[in-house]
Amino acid sequence: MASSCSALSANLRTLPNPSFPRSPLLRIPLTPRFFAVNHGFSSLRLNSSSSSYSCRRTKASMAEIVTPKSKGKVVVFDSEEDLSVSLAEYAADLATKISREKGSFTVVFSGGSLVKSLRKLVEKPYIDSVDWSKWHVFWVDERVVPKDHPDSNYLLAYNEFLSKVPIPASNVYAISDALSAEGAANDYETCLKHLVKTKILDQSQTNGFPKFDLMLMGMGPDGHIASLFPGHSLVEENKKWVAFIEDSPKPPPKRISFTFPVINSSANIALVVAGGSKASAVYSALADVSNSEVLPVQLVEPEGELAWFLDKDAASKL
Ligand SMILES: O=C1O[C@H](COP(=O)(O)O)[C@@H](O)[C@H](O)[C@H]1O
Repeated sequence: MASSCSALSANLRTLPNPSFPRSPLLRIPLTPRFFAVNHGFSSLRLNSSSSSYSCRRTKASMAEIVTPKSKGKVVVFDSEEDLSVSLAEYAADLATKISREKGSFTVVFSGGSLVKSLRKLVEKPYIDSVDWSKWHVFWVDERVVPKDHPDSNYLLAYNEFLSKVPIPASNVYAISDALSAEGAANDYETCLKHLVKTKILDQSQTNGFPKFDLMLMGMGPDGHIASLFPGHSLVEENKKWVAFIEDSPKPPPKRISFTFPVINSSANIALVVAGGSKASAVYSALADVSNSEVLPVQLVEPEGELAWFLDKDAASKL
């Protein structure tokens, strides 16, 4: 198909073997709302006098928090470095399992800090063990700028990820930078429809929206995900697969975004959030409090599984 979302080049380069520094004991206060469960720890101690628990890591320091079911599995890491180690393992395992089952793996990237948190996935052992030929890569949102512009989500993913792994260029479905916002959104939707027809993309049996195997997403400090911002009408869009926005509160103003029905049809979503500036939005999303404004991140409820990867600063208000 002559869609502009078709193939963009990815060159094949590998990185040197990384070394993972050990991180110290993790301590997180316990609140009545949340409690920790043992999840791969070499030890877990409950300390009743200080109302806190501590745990030592096996691979990375982490604590799992139990929340109401729809909010997914929440794991808190001692550092963003530990988070990135675990995120790589999660994505590689899922990709391997799904590639074996279906012969392909459809994965969606956001822009922003998420992309840097994927850095361990393009290092050993995954650079060698993952079958990259099975990957089909998409974007949950894009800014209406040329592909070589510093604001381009494609450029970020290319520099940090795609240029380092042997994903076939024909499996990289970038959003067009040659069209208006509206034109690029329509073009990407046409591209996704074609890929559903040709069975590269699954379709939700429930609602007919495309069903991606994995969406890897960040969240902004205001609780936005993709280019779906608090209070913006795009959050309500329930017919289109891909929509456009020309008044984004975060620059640049013109963007293209998957809509919530597409996001929530996913088989798996990983929400990856690090840093204290995002602690309030994380609290709104995961604590059982009712606030007047529902943040976009609170509307993430996939058909499949939701996994939160938080560092301890992002989880500091829980
Ligand atoms: O503008 C955007 O922001 C969000 C969050 O970015 P972060 O740097 O705060 O993690 C990102 O997920 C989205 O793709 C991007 O277009």
